[in-house]
Amino acid sequence: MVTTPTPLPTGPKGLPVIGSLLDFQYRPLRFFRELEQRYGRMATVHIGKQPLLFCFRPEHIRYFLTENPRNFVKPGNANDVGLKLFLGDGLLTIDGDHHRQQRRLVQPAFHKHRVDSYATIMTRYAQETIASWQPDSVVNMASEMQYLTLRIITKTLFNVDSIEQTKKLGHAFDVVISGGPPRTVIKSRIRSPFASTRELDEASRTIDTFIYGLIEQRRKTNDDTGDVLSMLLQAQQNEPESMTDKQIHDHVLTFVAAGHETAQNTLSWTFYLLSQHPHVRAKLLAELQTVLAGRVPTLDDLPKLPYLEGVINESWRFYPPAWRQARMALEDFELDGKCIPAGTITILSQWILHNLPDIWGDPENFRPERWDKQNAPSIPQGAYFPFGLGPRICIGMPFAQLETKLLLATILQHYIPQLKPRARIVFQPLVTLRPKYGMPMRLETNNTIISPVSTTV
Ligand code: HEM
Repeated sequence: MVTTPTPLPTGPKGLPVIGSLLDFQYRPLRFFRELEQRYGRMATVHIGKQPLLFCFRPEHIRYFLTENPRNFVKPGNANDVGLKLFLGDGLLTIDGDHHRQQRRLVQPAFHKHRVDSYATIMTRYAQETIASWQPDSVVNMASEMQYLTLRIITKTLFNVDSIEQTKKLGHAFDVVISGGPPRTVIKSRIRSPFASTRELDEASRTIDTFIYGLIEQRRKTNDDTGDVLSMLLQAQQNEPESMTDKQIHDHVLTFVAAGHETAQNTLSWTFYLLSQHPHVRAKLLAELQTVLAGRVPTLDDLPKLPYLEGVINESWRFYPPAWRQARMALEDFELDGKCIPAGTITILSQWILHNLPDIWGDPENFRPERWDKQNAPSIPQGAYFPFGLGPRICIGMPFAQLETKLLLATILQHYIPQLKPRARIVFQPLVTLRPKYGMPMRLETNNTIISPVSTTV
């Protein structure tokens, strides 16, 4: 069917030459919400000459991610933050047949039964973190959670546990991820999407050295530990052309980056939200007390902790770590009666969809009860997508769900982190939604549940 493309939906005019570049780049959270409030279902924004289509309804999310995913690819070099320049050809940034083939290959490493086997590592490392803390001291919860989640991901997926290396890596990721302002969807003449300082080069080198060292070491020992790295090396032996060292490097980098950055933000924001909502906190602590009574949580305990699950789901709704996704159309498509031309880049935003009043009623309230069994089914598909949806749904979702529950339950039984008075909590919407100045929190001892911290399992 040949349909003549219709004009894109209306939107703000923006400034001459640059259009809405400044709003998009420097105050995107407020800008996105203003767009939805002013233009309703859809809006078009211009960044320079590049039009960007914003789609704000759950049925739009379903259209792009679950019903027609093959017509949409990641925008590549024109990506909203140029992620490909950092991650190369990892699963997050490749498309089409290449993506399908690579996803099939690594999927077994993320099957539920395999992920479940990581539970004891997760709680053991959480206990070690707790043991390193002093009651009533102030810690930067964002850094603490970064270190903890990075240790967990490198141990579970690559069987590496070096405290020294993890610290260096954590710093390197910080530099690379927050080292500069997010670039725009316009094709930038700047090669890197991130700050191009000497510090950035050093950080990239640290990460590369770690990853290539990991590959080299495993090859030498020839151990098949059944982890992701073994799986990738095995695939290389079977299909050397499709699994080069560079391809393995990009997968490892993607898993480490995507696997800890999002989880650390989830934990930081959840601790923050709990510190701001004493009623929710009290209800959660009561559930932990009833079910665990100071014990280290296990897999079997998790189904008995529905309020914990509600708190985490609500935290992902309230402050989604992945707050926007972008897609580029391969062919013309029709949406809301409009024919939209191939090449159009669309922005889908969790930050908006998770906050629509007609869907959520009171989106501004942090209310884990909305995830109770009787309430949750009324949420339409597409309204909530912290992990994306469809064939490109986050491969690490079961991992992240398990890790978040176990770490929160373990930590909260010992400490109730309270926001430091006058702390500056400011959003930094980069690849993920980060707290710009960290998350300074005082470690209040949880006196309701007392059990000794054990660092052995
Ligand atoms: C709270 C934690 C997490 C959140 C909120 C999150 C969010 C997301 C989202 C929204 C996507 C889809 C992106 C898109 O389609 O444009 C995604 C994809 C992905 N995530 Fe996660 N993620 C989390 C944890 C993890 C973990 C723990 C890992 C690895 C261990 C991981 C690895 C990946 C990978 C490799 C993809 C690309 C999948 C594909 O395109 O086939 N993520 N994630």
